[in-house]
Amino acid sequence: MSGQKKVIVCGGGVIGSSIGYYLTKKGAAVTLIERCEIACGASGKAGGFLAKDWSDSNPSLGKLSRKSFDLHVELSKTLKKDVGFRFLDTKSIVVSESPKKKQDLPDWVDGPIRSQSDIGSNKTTAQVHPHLFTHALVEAAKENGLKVHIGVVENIIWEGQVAKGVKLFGSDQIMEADAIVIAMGPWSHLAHQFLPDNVKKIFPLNDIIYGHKAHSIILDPKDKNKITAHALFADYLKTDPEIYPRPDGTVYICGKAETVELPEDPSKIVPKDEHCDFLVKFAGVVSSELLNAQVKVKQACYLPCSIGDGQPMIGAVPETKGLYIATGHSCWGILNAPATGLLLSEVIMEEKCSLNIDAFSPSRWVSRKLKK
Ligand SMILES: Cc1cc2nc3c(=O)[nH]c(=O)nc-3n(C[C@H](O)[C@H](O)[C@H](O)COP(=O)(O)OP(=O)(O)OC[C@H]3O[C@@H](n4cnc5c(N)ncnc54)[C@H](O)[C@@H]3O)c2cc1C
Repeated sequence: MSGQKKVIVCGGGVIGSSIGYYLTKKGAAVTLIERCEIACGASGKAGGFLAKDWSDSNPSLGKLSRKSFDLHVELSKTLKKDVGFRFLDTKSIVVSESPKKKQDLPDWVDGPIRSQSDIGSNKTTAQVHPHLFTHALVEAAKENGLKVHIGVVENIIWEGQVAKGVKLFGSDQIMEADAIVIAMGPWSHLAHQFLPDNVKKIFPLNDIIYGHKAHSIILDPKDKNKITAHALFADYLKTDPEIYPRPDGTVYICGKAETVELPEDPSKIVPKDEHCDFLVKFAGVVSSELLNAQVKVKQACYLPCSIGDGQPMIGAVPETKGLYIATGHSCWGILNAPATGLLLSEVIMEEKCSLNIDAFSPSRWVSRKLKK
């Protein structure tokens, strides 16, 4: 179709896939370039917990999260593939060595819990399966013409300050575009080298975005029917692991975060055994149903974080035309992906936005002194 806007989205995590999904719905011709495979990073290894109102203390983020939560509910009905969506009750628990007192907890949570409180209801907290969700977005977008290209973005081609295309490693061919989106999660800092020199000077992307490593395990309990739809946020031995039982009967547990160097190649990320073993032990302390569960997966991935206010970066790259970025969603990227995708697609296709996203503008870092 002539006159169709050509957009290249760099990065096939949940953010890039969501952007691709909404752009294709608005009629753009989108190519999604992914280095390894769709959802190979945090987007395939996250918990997938969704909270409608937990960010309300920050008005801008609160509005983004509420919108995104509602979009998740809508997508769970409209996407053709099952994305593991369900509403959950959510509790915080303090796990201790002290003897168990009777607590208002589901039967399977029978370990030494010193205290508990309700922190989310099955109206305001929910979950998706992040890997299934990201793939479902891509599959739906393919029906609207999305093309997925496996390759490594090496550079952006410029005419002055206007982004004109993308060059991939190992190819001389330039992929031309009317707009380009960087959605490379924690690897988005590498896009600093793609910027024109004058932009590099005022917008030090390489120092703004960084990765924070976290571990997770997936357990397969014998008696799946006993595990109810309760998410648990724990306080255990000065750590704060989280437990998310999934609709398929498996139980996802994450925690043990640390700031360590991010390998350039996502396939080179390896979990630390001691951190995964800690999560296995924690599961057995919290629940006798989880004590002898089969450990199906031990894994690690990196949260995409931003320095300063720690909020996402969504919008046009300063002093450029045709280049956009969406990253830095930290521990709420699965939740906030649909709204990020929808709103950025509005900016790119309609030059307007149904929610004010100025608070997430990349320009808030321009010429600022950066402190980690
Ligand atoms: C343990 C853990 C649990 C979490 N739990 C939750 C949760 O319960 N709820 C929630 O909302 N969020 C959660 N998150 C956060 C969420 O997972 C992230 O915010 C989100 O996945 C980030 O998505 P992304 O698309 O920005 O990045 P990523 O998923 O990292 O995707 C970036 C993609 O870019 C690709 N890429 C990199 N470089 C290039 C290149 N040069 N060319 C082409 N492609 C490239 C990578 O291969 C990767 O696929 C969790 C995170 C972790 C680590």
